[in-house]
Amino acid sequence: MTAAPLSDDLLARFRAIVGDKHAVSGEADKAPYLVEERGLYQGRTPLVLRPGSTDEVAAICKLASETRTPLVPQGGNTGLVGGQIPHHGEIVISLRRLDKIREVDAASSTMICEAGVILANAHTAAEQADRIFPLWLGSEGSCTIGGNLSTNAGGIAALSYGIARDLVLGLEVVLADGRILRGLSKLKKDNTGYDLRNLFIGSEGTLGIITAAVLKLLPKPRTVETAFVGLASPQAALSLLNRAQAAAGATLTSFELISDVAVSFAVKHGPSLRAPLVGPYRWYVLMEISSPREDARTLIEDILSAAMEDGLADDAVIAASLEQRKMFWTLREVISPAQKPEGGSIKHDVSVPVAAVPTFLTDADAAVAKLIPGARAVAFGHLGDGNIHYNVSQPVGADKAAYLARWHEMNEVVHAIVLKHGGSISAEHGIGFLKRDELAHVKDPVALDLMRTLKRTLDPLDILNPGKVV
Ligand SMILES: O=C(O)CC[C@@H](O)C(=O)O
Ligand SMILES: [Zn+2]
Repeated sequence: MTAAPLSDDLLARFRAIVGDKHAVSGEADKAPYLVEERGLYQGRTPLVLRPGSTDEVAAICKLASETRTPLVPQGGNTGLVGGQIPHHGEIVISLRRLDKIREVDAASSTMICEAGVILANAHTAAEQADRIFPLWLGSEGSCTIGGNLSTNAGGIAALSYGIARDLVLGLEVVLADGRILRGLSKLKKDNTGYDLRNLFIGSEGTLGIITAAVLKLLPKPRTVETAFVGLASPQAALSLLNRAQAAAGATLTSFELISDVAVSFAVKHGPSLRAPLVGPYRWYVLMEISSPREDARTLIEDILSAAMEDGLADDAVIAASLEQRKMFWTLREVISPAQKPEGGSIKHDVSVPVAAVPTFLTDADAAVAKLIPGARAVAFGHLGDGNIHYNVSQPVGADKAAYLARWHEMNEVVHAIVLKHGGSISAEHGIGFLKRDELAHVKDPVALDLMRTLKRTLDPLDILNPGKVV
């Protein structure tokens, strides 16, 4: 599908809504909005609009509806499935100028953020009120609240605090026709009909454009302890997870599984990092306990010493300082970018029931070795959520383009194993453009039909992020 070129007159009407200063049309100025993190897609657009208010977003949508002009909403442009890219020459509507934190209400433990607030800035504002906003992602320095909610982001603490949709109370949304749904409610309990909020969260900008949200805040934990553990197998990690949850309950806030290959990529390409354990071990776990009491240290020590005594863990180190804790997390965060210098990487952001992770990994390793001998599985992710990033780097010295040409073939093999285990082909990054066609094959047909009905109802002219998700 290629969008028809937009007339100069129409472009001028769009520009007038935001003012010339915030309508970007120069090639160099547009460029950062048109490429995404992994360099998988190159978009094109005649115009990037940078509205400064919800009313301006509404005016853009109204004009887009009247003239059937497709729009692609964009936040921090950190999405991993091409959902934020104008693949067919659509106008980009960047929400980044909606960057106000409208309110922090410590007594209600809520915060109202506009869509363009950078996630890290939301963290800072919450901290200043002695609270936390517990959504933590590698891209938090540049991703935005609007993007986090429209993609229903997950991250490293979803195990205890939930995913993005669990951290929202109310939403302000601009609909395709320009109407504004004013739903900035702070209520936990409001049983007055359908759950409209959760329709927009995770819809990747295809049903409406989120312009602001009431976010939930939580009390700041009194003690936080972080450990890096070396172990022999995902099965051992799973047993450790179950024990840690039994001992620490909801204070076990992160439980990340990392393969040796992922650690070695991070150490090799990350910013002067050292492996936390002498090892090497085949697998590692990065776990964190965040407690409202003084007991995080005792809890983590007890869990780890019992695990070592029982042969579940081979070695473990508890961060001795804030600096060391940061180093552990930096190592975890750089795994994603560290795959780039290793050549082509075929990604699988998948989830299976937590107990099925070990068999999933064994089956996937065998299938990948058979399909492309020498391909390197870089498995890591959020074991506590059953969410593994089963990314496969090209064999050393292979031709990158030839390797990436096999993307769909490998996806098919790995996703078949995911489905066999009752899993999902997109655990936390969404569907976007990358997985749209595949979704049509794997999603329950009735669910898909309902999704299409919703899309037709809320966006009958297909102007909001067309060609994404469904
Ligand atoms: O690079 C990836 O595929 C994973 C990105 C992100 O979800 C993470 O958990 O680090
Ligand atoms: Zn992840």
